[in-house]
This record gives sequence, C-alpha cells and structure tokens, in this order.
Amino acid sequence: MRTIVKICGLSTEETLDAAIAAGADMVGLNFYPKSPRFVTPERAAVLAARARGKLAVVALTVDVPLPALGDLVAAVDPDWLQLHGTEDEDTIRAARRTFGRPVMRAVGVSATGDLAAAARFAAVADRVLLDAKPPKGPGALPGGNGIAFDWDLLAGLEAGPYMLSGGLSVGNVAAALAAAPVIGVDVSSGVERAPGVKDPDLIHAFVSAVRAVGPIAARSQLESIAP
Ligand SMILES: O=C(O)c1ccccc1NCC(=O)[C@H](O)[C@H](O)COP(=O)(O)O
Repeated sequence: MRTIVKICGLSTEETLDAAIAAGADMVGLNFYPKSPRFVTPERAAVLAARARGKLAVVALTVDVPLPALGDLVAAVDPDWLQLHGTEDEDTIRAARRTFGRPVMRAVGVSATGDLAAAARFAAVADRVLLDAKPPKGPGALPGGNGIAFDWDLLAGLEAGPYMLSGGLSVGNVAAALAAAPVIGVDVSSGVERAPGVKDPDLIHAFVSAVRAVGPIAARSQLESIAP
C-alpha cells in the first residue's frame, strides 16, 4: 500500500488541481477562523465539489460544537472530519455517529508520554495525526506552524492508523518516513511560498518525494499494518 499524502490548507482551484494532478490522496480545508488558510463554507463547497471523486476532502475544525459542525458538513459535504483541538473521545464517537464520516484526531507530540494519548484516540478515531505541539505565546495556531518534532519519539509507536505532520517538506519527508512508523504524511507550511499561499510546484515536489520512498511495505517496521 502506498503512503497516504494529505495536503492541508488549500484555498484555490489552482492548488487543488495541483494536488490532484500530483497524486495526493487527501486535501484539507481549514475552518479555523484565525488561520491564514481559513476558507468560508461557501468557498469550501466549491472546492470540495471540484475535488469530488478525485481525492478525499477533509474538513479541519478546532473545537467546533457538534451543531455547528453539522452545518459545515451540510454545506461542504466533506469525506472526512479532522478535529484539531481538544475534542475528547465522546465527541469523536458522536461526530462519527452523527455525521457518518470518518474522523481524524490530531495529537501534539513532544514526549513519549504523548503516545498514550495518541493510542487512546486511535481506539475511537479512524486516523490519528501526530503533529508538533504549537509554540507557546500569542499568535500561535493549534496546527500549521511549520515546526517538526523529534521523530525518534515515535520509535516505539504500535502499529495503527497514524499519520505524521509538523514541519514536513520536500527536503525532510524521506527522513521522516524512515524514522516514523506511520501510514501517511500531512503537510501545510512546507508547500507554501508564504503563510496561506500554497505553491503548485512545491505540492508536486512533495508528493514526488513521498512516492520516491516507495510503498509502506518497503518500510520494514510497517510490514504488518493494513490500514
Ligand atoms: O494550518 C493551520 O493553519 C491550522 C490551524 C489550526 C489548526 C490546525 C491547522 N493545521 C493543521 C494541519 O493539518 C497541518 O497540516 C499540520 O498541523 C502541519 O502543519 P505544518 O507544520 O505547517 O506542515
């Protein structure tokens, strides 16, 4: 099975088409109002319709209450939900049940102890996104900060539906995949020329860099995972 590639925080037709042409598997549409990647539900609906059947569209939200999430799902009809805040297991279960879509839960990692939280969420979510923790201080976003964490912390990660994110780029994604036993990768800042401005050439280069690593089975620590 090939490594899953998600390009997060798209907002234009041009960059969506680049992700599709490059062979990405998922794109993220960002509904966090303070993000430079924020898209309105109306704009997202246009992009999601364009992507339909070509790759999976992920609606990324941060601590949005279920009724408002329902409005978003109705407007955009995403294939996946990505919960990138402090949503607990009950909320994940409720979102899966209510909206009938798979849920990805992001988990910040800065120490091996965080892998316990990741495993807890992996038991109830369809996928867990292992991301860098946001930096402290004003202006930091819950994600999309372009910061990598120490991938060696993942050496003891049990096989599971884990994807890796945080500071990935064309230059480091092969090393990240060599270190981290994950089924996929997610990138945002690393394929941008400025915050919120995705670059079609960088999207192509990033997907090519992942494909050059080869399928998951070529990474020995993942031979037993069937996502
Ligand atoms: O990207 C954002 O602006 C963002 C804002 C609020 C919550 C999550 C956000 N991004 C989540 C993602 O899925 C990113 O792709 C992931 O954090 C990695 O980002 P980066 O380090 O910039 O590649």
